[in-house]
Amino acid sequence: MKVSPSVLSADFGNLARDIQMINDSKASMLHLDVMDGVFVPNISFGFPVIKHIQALSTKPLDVHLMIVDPDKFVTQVRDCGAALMTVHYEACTHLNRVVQHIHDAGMKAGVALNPATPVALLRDIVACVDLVLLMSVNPGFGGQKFIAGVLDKIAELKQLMAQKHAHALIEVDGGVNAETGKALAQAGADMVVSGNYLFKSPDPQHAIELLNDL
Ligand SMILES: O=C(CO)[C@@H](O)[C@H](O)COP(=O)(O)O
Repeated sequence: MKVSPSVLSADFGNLARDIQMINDSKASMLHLDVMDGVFVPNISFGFPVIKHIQALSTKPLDVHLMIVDPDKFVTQVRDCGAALMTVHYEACTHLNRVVQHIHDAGMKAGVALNPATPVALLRDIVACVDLVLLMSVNPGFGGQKFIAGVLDKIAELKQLMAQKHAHALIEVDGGVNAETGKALAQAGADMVVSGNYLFKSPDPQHAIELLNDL
């Protein structure tokens, strides 16, 4: 299982220390949640902070935009050195165009679904993206309870991907710990985002390793 630790749960007063800890861990990517206070009821951090993190990180950046109109920011996300830019299905009027712009900018493209958004809506985009991010909490905050309905959504997504000959990675985000991570691994998730469980652990690198070994 690939692991993408969520910086939202890091200690912002000791960010360099926490990024170094992730550099020295078995994490595959570094997950960065950008929030606008409109699409989600919270505001996190923006591009200057991501640039600073990019300078410190040896892991590829997995940037998750929880904002309306993400198309406006493709160039800025690219200029932050992101490897993967994920936008919400619910936030894009012209999703196919946004995905094209992300690819034209040289990044991998991901599409995210909120817990109440059905997988079937991805029918005409799933073959065009590199990753599908299934939210297992309502986005906006770390430390929320895992919504187990995502397990059925993984099965539906796998079926849809087979029909469409799609090869996107399946990433799940929200409330992921050793127990929910195990259920996600059994359901067929390829990558998990984890925040509170990892950063509040007495040994975050070991916690990353536990998820990685699932
Ligand atoms: O996108 C989000 C929350 O909106 C997540 O990336 C969280 O940051 C994950 O944190 P935990 O639920 O694992 O604490």
